[in-house]
Order: sequence, then structure tokens, then C-alpha cells
Amino acid sequence: MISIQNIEIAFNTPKGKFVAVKDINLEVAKGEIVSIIGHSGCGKSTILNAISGMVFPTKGKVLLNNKEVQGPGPDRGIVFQNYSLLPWLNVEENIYQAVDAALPAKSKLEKRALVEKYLQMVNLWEHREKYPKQISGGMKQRTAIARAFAIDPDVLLLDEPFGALDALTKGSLHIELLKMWNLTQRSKTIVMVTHDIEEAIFLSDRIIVMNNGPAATIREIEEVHLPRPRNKKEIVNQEEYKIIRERLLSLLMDKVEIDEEDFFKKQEAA
Ligand SMILES: Nc1ncnc2c1ncn2[C@@H]1O[C@H](COP(=O)(O)OP(=O)(O)OP(=O)(O)O)[C@@H](O)[C@H]1O
Repeated sequence: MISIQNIEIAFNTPKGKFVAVKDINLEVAKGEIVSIIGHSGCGKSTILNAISGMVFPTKGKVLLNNKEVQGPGPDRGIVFQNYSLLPWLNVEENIYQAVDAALPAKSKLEKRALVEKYLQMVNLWEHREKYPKQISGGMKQRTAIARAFAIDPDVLLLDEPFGALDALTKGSLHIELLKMWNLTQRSKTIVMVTHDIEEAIFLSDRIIVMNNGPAATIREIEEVHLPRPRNKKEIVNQEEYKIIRERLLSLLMDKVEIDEEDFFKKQEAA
């Protein structure tokens, strides 16, 4: 489904070429949920943007269904942390507008039906006439997720979609995301950027752990074999969950500890 082949992504900056990521190789199968985790600035969004076609690799290539990604397209739905709803459109219109643009061959009636289906799925039908400023952060993100699913993409790219939400809202959105994934026969491939270890384990089949940048590479890939459907309260007591959590923590915390040691050493020297 997605094949990332030996990519490097560099940016031209006033100080010269800045290599954000390099030597990235990754195959994501149809219907798989993969998370990318790592410290701030390690290139998680850059990789996601290369799949979305908003950024082009300076070396290597990204293939989607065996075709090289040439730019954004309706086969990929994107959800960002900051909701990205159009403030002048209400909840229903925000979804309709995306469906209208992505599926022009459908009749008005079919498009309306699609919008209703996804609004019902995320329990927003009753709030459909509200504008983004009149709804909570969780509702905004549910709208954004419904909008991404409604255009019926092969791939969903989620860039810290739950990062701005409180733990309870986050928890219910995890369930809603999986509900939609299940209702589409687990056929949608999901690649998600997150900082949240528990979220990554709960949702993913595999977790890509990045090294720190610049020129960040993939450090390790953790496979999550916990059976689905997963129950949040139950999986935390399972041995596999604990082992993966420990592993991710140790991979991600070592830099923090080194930085702290460094800080105290510098303080002593001063
Ligand atoms: N358009 C750009 N021009 C120059 N540098 C860029 C550009 N986009 C990203 N970068 C740099 O590339 C590196 C990776 O950025 P990216 O946003 O992918 O990191 P991230 O892991 O998603 O970070 P965070 O977790 O903080 O969102 C950073 O050093 C960033 O400053």
C-alpha cells in the first residue's frame, strides 16, 4: 500500500541544506495502523507530509499503490492537531465541502447521504448546524476525523490528531477512530504521528521509533500483537503491553536523561 524507499528529505535554509530525515525505509500494508513516535523535531511530520505529497523527498521515493506520490490527492485524508476546519462553514458544511471536492462524480443526494452517515457515526448529527467556534475541541476533532473518512480515502494520515485534547476526550476519540476503521472493514491504512506512548500502543499494529534529528533515521520498529478489539482498561495489565511500554519509554527517555546530565555538568562547570 505505502512503500517508502530509502528517502532523505532536506530543506533549503538560509544556513544551507538541512537534512531532516534520511535512510527511511518503510512498508505499510493495507489496513495497517502504524504510529510514528519520537522527540520533537525528529521528522515525524516530515515523513507524513512526504506520504501526503506536500513535501518531496530529496532522495528515494514514496509509492502509494505502486505509484510514485506526485502531490496531494483524495486517496489520502489528513487530520492535523489544530482541527483545520473552515470557520465560516458549519460542521455539516465542513464535511460536505470536502466530499464535494473529493467525489465530484457523486450526486448531491449521495454526497448529503455520505455526510449524514459520518456525522451520525461520530455522534455529531445534532450539532451539524454549529460553527467551529461553537463546539469543543473534541467535537472539532471528531468533525475533522469524520471529514477525513467521508472522502473515502485509502490512507488516513493523522498528525498528532489528539495532541490538544484532555485524556478523557482523547480516550473516546480513540474508540471512535477505531469504530470507523472497523466500519470500513479495517480497509483504511492509517499512519499517525503521536507523542503519546499509550495511545500508540492502544491503536497501532506497529510503532516506528525515530532517532533524534537532524538527519534522523528510524531507530526501531515495535510490533504490537495485542488482539483486537482492545480494551483500554484490560490491555494495560497484559504482559505484552507492559514490555512494549517499557521498551518505548527506555528508547525515548534516554535522550531526556542525557540532556539532564549535560545540564548539571554544565552548571557545575560554570
Ligand atoms: N519547510 C521547512 N524548512 C526548513 N526546515 C524544516 C521545514 N519543515 C521542517 N523542518 C525541520 O525539519 C525537522 C523535522 O521537522 P518535523 O516538523 O518533521 O518534526 P516533528 O518530529 O514532527 O516535530 P514535532 O514533534 O515538534 O511536531 C525540524 O528540525 C524542522 O525545523
